Amino acid sequence: MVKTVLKTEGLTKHYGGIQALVDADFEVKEGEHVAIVGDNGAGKSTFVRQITGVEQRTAGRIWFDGNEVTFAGPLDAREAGMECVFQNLALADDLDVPANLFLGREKILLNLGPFSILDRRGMRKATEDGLKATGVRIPRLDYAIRRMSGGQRQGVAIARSATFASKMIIMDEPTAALGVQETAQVENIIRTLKARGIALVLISHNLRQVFDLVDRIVVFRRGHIVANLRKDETDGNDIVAYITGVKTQNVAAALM
Ligand SMILES: Nc1ncnc2c1ncn2[C@@H]1O[C@H](COP(=O)(O)OP(=O)(O)OP(=O)(O)O)[C@@H](O)[C@H]1O
Repeated sequence: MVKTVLKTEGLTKHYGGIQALVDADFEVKEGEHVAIVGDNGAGKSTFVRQITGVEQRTAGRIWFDGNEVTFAGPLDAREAGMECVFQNLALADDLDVPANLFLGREKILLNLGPFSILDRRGMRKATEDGLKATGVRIPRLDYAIRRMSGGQRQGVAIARSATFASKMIIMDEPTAALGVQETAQVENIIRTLKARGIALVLISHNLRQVFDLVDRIVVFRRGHIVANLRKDETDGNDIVAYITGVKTQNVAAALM
């Protein structure tokens, strides 16, 4: 039986009187690629912030890799094997590519209390390997991030996640700001993750991309999960109907 890597039950988040996320039951199997789609304000990013520990939930339970979890923050989630690429990339502009890849988990050559010597060679080699494994092409590793294009920056952020994720990656709109070629590069990285058996939760407004890349599509509307469908049992019209709420269907039936 395929193991479940992420599961939520009754996940709920209120901001004051706003019910941004209501009673979300969600599951990702090992190696499975799942898309979350929905209109602006549907609750997609709120959902991601609760499972990665960026915020603390109002109610509900979360299991990751077999354990019930409450991550105190994204670092906690990272340590458990869950990486996240957020809409606003958390890269350090003044640092080069290896320093960004290892931000917060630098390889130490010699630890002298408050002073330590970084293993720059080791980090550079691991960076080269990480980029190669994910198919990300960055012309100069020693360039500061600020000198790179949007696509290259996104490549670094995704390569970082792909290098360290052992179980699952969450990508929130990874190609929203990218051109055609850069989007294709990110999509190729996603395919390498599939081949490596790493589970993915992809938030995207791009239905072409969703149908190209994932196994299953979960639709959020007004804070609720309104559909959960295998890609091969649905189509674009169906998904748009769920997103907009023009068509209603028994969600329980859709979950079968
Ligand atoms: N920190 C917050 N304080 C108050 N309301 C919030 C907060 N964050 C989100 N919301 C509200 O919660 C709802 C869900 O927002 P969320 O950002 O999760 O939607 P989304 O599906 O990710 O949308 P988008 O596609 O635009 O990113 C919206 O009504 C939003 O205004």
